[in-house]
Amino acid sequence: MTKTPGFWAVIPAAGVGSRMRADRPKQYLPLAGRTVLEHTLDIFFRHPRISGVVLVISADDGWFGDLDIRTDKPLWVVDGGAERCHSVLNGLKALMTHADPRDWVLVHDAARPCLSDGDLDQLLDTLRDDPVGGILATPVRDTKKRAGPDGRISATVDRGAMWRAFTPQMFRLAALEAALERALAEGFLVTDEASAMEHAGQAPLLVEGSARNIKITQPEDLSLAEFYLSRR
Ligand SMILES: Nc1ccn([C@@H]2O[C@H](COP(=O)(O)OP(=O)(O)OP(=O)(O)O)[C@@H](O)[C@H]2O)c(=O)n1
Ligand SMILES: C[C@](O)(CO)[C@H](O)COP(=O)(O)O
Repeated sequence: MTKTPGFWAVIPAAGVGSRMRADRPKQYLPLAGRTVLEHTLDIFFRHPRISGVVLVISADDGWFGDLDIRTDKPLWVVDGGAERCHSVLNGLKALMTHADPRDWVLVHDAARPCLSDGDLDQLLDTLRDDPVGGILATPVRDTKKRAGPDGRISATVDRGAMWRAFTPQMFRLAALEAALERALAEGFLVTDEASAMEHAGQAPLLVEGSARNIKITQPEDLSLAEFYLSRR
């Protein structure tokens, strides 16, 4: 009998949030009565198709212990690394000791608390039989300009096939771990998991999701996230 694959979440939450210019890492900032991280974790703790969670936090994180984290799912907490890609690889390596290599892993930024259940289901349903995996994304809707060294427009970029990559990014666990390990070994500090799979010669699928799945990066993003969560 074919084993039903698990769907595991890896949540990179080991950043310092420098662009946020806050008094703490942005994943620990207050949002809609909780913290950013608690909202993001709850998405996966509550979702019936998610098997468990690997949370990646800074080795000198001084904030996680104060959170009210409750789940009946497996939750493993591991140390992050210098860059997001290193943190993700640490999470994947930890998951490899618990899950089947053929299981699916969904890597989702702690800084994206507005992911909807509908988008998560759309990703799971679209990719569950896909030979490669893929990512939530949304088409670019603004005209894109390339900046010259003088700060003036040097070109207008055709936006016809341009998409904004979001997370979760969903791939088979062993395949992603190997691709990310290889990309880093070859000096590619990839900014997302799809880049590592592309570097390995794969073509991940783009799964259209809501533009509300924002990454909290700059101060104004927090009030936008508050608005989106209030209208879930
Ligand atoms: N070494 C790192 C860097 C980032 N992240 C995580 O990756 C996600 C997306 O990264 P980003 O938005 O760049 O977060 P920061 O690196 O914290 O932000 P900044 O670049 O402004 O410092 C965040 O949830 C962040 O916590 C991580 O786990 N480990
Ligand atoms: C993974 C990601 O959120 C996809 O858009 C993005 O690449 C993260 O970039 P960051 O510079 O680490 O925020």
